[in-house]
Amino acid sequence: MTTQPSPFASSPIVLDHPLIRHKLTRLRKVETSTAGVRRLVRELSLLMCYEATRDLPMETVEITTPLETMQAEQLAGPDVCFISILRAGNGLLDGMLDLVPFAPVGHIGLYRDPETLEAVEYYLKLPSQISSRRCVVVDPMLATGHSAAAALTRLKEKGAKRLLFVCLLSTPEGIACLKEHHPDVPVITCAIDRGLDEHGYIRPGLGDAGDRLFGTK
Ligand SMILES: O=P(O)(O)OC[C@H]1O[C@H](OP(=O)(O)OP(=O)(O)O)[C@H](O)[C@@H]1O
Ligand SMILES: O=c1cc[nH]c(=O)[nH]1
Ligand SMILES: [Mg+2]
Repeated sequence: MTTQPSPFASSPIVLDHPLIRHKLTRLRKVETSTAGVRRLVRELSLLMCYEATRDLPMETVEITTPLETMQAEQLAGPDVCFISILRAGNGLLDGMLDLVPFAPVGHIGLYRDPETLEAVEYYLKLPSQISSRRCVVVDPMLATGHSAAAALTRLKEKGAKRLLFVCLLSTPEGIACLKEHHPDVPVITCAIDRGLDEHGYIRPGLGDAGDRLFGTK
């Protein structure tokens, strides 16, 4: 089994590929329908998964092509799992599972108290052996950072050691929060927006990710 040196830096990795920037622009638009939001978030999650799995360990196996036998590479076992922060995190899961269909999935249910903006946990179900897996934590939004920080704290309490946080939109405040509380956890994001408004919404943002994905409100 071979492991590449980790490409993840201590500051957030901003995915600025033209396809990501284009799809993010369409996602942000207020007129994009629920169906459109779902499709765009799924497409973006495929592109984000490509980056989030960049350093997964590989192994060499012998295979036979139609012409000869060769030594070829494959992923070295179920090293990775995904953790979705409910609800909106589930919007990112489908694309990730298309690319890594064998990965176990954990869920942590968190909502933001609208007054305090603190994260309130209401559900937790994790795969076995999270202490030996790379845990890719997914949530479209890193706003104050309270939800992501609470999720990462809980996962560490449960034994997770190798964590990565993947989001669509982030803010300087959210990134600072994760840097303070979880400096060991790399962050992958598609954009760092201007900041937060008085209700804790990301500006310019894309609105409430859960409501836009699930057609609520
Ligand atoms: O960084 P924070 O300030 O904590 O905000 C980000 C959180 O807010 C949203 O969830 P929300 O609380 O709206 O729950 P939902 O997914 O059920 O809509 C989002 O999906 C994050 O989990
Ligand atoms: O802008 C924001 C902030 C937190 N959660 C969202 O869904 N959107
Ligand atoms: Mg919400």
